[in-house]
Amino acid sequence: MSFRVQPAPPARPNRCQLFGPGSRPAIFEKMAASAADVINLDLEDSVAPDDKEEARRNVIAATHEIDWGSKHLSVRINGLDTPWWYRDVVELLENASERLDQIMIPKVGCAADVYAVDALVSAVEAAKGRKKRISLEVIIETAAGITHVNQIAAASPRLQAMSIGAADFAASMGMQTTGIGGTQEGYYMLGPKEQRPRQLDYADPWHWAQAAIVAACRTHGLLPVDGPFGDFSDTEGFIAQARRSATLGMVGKWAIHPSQVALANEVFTPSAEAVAEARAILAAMEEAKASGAGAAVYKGRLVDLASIRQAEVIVRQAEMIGAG
Ligand SMILES: CC(=O)SCCNC(=O)CCNC(=O)[C@H](O)C(C)(C)COP(=O)(O)OP(=O)(O)OC[C@H]1O[C@@H](n2cnc3c(N)ncnc32)[C@H](O)[C@@H]1OP(=O)(O)O
Ligand SMILES: O=CC(=O)O
Ligand SMILES: [Mg+2]
Repeated sequence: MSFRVQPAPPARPNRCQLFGPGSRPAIFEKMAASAADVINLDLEDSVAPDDKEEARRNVIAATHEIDWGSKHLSVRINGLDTPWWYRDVVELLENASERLDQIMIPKVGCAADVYAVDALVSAVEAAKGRKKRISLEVIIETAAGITHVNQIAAASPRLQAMSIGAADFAASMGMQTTGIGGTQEGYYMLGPKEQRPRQLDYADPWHWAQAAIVAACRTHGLLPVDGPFGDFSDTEGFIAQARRSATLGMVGKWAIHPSQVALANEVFTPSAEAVAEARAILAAMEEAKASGAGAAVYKGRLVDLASIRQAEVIVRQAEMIGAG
């Protein structure tokens, strides 16, 4: 353990980030009425090049006209390798209402990408006298992004969250797949050569990058988030992917279709049983401490001071969401 205390991430629910193209304003009210904690209005890859400017105008209007309730309202700007991103930032911050909370930067490849957006955001905020300090979130979805993930996580005090973007990540890494997240048919282990029939087990090709993102986020006090799962007809596949992410330490997952919102909320809300178990472990440790012991037996297994920290993760999550 370092003498440096690990910073806490922002204390707000981030179980589901619902995306919608900025060029499709007809769904904005539906997004606002959804149960997602975070809304991502998109100016990037779900918007065709010819629609970029109109999408920007739609999104700005939506910050004024739609009641987003208590949702965290984020807009995904275009990547820094495009001609659109600077006007996305400038026009948003000059014209969007104070309801705008956050800007999402896609395809971040190095800390300087975040610095550049931070500098522009800071200048426009000051020039326009905006009261709310806009926060940033980034997508790790390139080989460069995952290589520099730790520096990116430390790049700006405005940063609150980091997502993995499975589609662009796969493309950038040269992965042989067109699937967006989830099980990939080519990524499997076989049982030993002698085994008949040989057992086939699918492995998770996103796992290593997710683990790197979780570690970078936890080091720097950000929220690690699992990105899109493209096959929205595969409910079981979505849940399995989300459960793996939650088990790894991620706090939420994107929804690219409204049917995925309830699934993400369910997986990333600690169950009543998990909260009860965590509280029971805390109680068992209180008893152990009162009798001078640092370790105890709970339901036939070891619990010690580290178990308190583990149980507190679940209780804190539940309390923040109002589920415990
Ligand atoms: C790789 C990446 O970058 S992912 C992030 C960027 N991608 C996106 O933002 C895409 C977001 N999703 C979408 O655009 C759409 O959901 C699509 C294109 C996938 C499917 O759209 P549709 O064909 O309209 O879906 P479908 O017919 O199943 O919609 C059912 C209902 O949900 C509504 N709906 C569709 N998408 C959304 C959404 N994102 N948010 C809220 N409501 C939505 C529809 O308007 C429809 O409403 P209705 O029942 O009142 O008519
Ligand atoms: O932007 C998201 C992705 O998967 O790519
Ligand atoms: Mg992408």
